Amino acid sequence: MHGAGNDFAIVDRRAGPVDLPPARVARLADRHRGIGFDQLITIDPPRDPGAVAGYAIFNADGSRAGQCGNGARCVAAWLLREEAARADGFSLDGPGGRVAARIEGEGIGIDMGIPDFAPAAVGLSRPEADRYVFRFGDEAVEVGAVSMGNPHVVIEVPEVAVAPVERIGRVLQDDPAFSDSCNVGFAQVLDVDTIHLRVYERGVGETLACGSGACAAVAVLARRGRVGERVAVHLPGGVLHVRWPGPGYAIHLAGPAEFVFEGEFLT
Ligand SMILES: N[C@@H](CCC[C@H](N)C(=O)O)C(=O)O
Repeated sequence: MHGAGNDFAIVDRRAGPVDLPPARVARLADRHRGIGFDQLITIDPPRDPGAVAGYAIFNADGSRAGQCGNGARCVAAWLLREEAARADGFSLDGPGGRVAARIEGEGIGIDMGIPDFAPAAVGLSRPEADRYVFRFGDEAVEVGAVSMGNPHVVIEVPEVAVAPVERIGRVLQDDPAFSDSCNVGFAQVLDVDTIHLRVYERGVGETLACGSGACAAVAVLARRGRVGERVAVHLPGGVLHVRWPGPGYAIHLAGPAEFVFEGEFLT
């Protein structure tokens, strides 16, 4: 499946366990010798009796993640297709707790929880600030940091098409100030309702779209008064829609969730 090009192998484990050690996930993620995906998402029996199903997130390198907005939307579409869930609203049991989902227009919308700007939530060993400066040699990079259930930093850039996404993404991910690395977003504000975004994901590299990254970018920019409550986030693979009334409120993510093929993996 994919959500705006952020692609997934969805493994349904409700009928029985499927062992997914990191080396196996990384082998399956290989785009030449495996299936190829940004994330493998499992659908699991829920721990929460109020939820239709649980899900777990594995990055392409086999590491685990605490949230994946597009993956959760694809799991919701899967459950809706088999009529296991109600189109007007149901809950999923994600790694960080309950996630509300529903059909919205042509796609799927989910509530992504309250953005948490506390450095401890991001795994960042710095005193809390709106902007953190990282210096690499002569270069200084200013970032905002927020947890969407997974760690994100957001850099506002004048022109995202020419932003040094891989170079800066890698150095920030490896910076010892982050206890568990981070996802790195590069955002260009077009107007209060529209941004362009590229995300260098932890455990993956640059993705065509990142749902939690879209929410993180809107949260960081909205807190600075750079964007409004409803923002269209244009990513290389498509458009995601984010709505955030402001601090203390949950942030909402909507967009496409598409089926591509079904099959059986043999390794
Ligand atoms: N593509 C995702 C985020 C996946 C997890 C991330 N790479 C991490 O390690 O935190 C999304 O749509 O949110």
